[in-house]
Amino acid sequence: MISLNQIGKRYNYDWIFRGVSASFEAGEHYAILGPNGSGKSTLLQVISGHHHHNEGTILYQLGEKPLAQDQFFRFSSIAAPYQELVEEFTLQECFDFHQHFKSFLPGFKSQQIMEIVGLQKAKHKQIRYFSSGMKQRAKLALAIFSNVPVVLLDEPCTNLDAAGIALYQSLIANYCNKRMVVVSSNDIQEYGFCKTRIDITQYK
Ligand SMILES: Nc1ncnc2c1ncn2[C@@H]1O[C@H](COP(=O)(O)OP(=O)(O)OP(=O)(O)O)[C@@H](O)[C@H]1O
Repeated sequence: MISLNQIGKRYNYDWIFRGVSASFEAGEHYAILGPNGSGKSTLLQVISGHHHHNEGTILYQLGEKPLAQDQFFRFSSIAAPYQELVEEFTLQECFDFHQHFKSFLPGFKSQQIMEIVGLQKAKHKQIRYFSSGMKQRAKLALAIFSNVPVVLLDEPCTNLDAAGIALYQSLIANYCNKRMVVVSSNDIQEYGFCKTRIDITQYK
């Protein structure tokens, strides 16, 4: 469970959002919504621990026990446009490297995941030669197939074609049912499955 209490974030003198209070519960799906530049990505990065907030508190809880903020990354995965894959790696090497830090969902091997996301033919291709949509499929695969209770997704259908968007929706339906998912988005195709929606423009 993640609890935000009166969270605020500013860059220099500009407050991006203030007074965000929300609870994110295990197994539930949440969307952070708002127009371009409104602070959706920033809030997701504050939740993930990649950015510090300037006021308020965030509490992470694992079952009944509090979880230290600097340990949250062990229990979450993220796919985001600003996240970079190691371009020199082949897809196989990328998946192998990832598993040094996070294992895949029980029973899943790299080969099977590559097939599910339609990248099996690119197994030995260096990431630098991937198209933008192929990179996005790889990022989604790494985030969604990581064996973690929290999946964070920032604009998850960036660069995906219609088949890629359908794939994303099937990955969510098949593999994220019982996990907490937080999606930062302004596209209904990305967040349609999220019951709880947070409008970031309320916190200006
Ligand atoms: N490192 C930074 N320094 C200063 N301002 C920043 C920085 N990063 C983001 N901002 C500003 O914070 C605001 C929110 O940006 P953010 O990327 O969170 O928006 P967003 O809602 O995700 O937008 P989009 O839909 O375009 O992705 C913007 O005004 C942006 O210019």
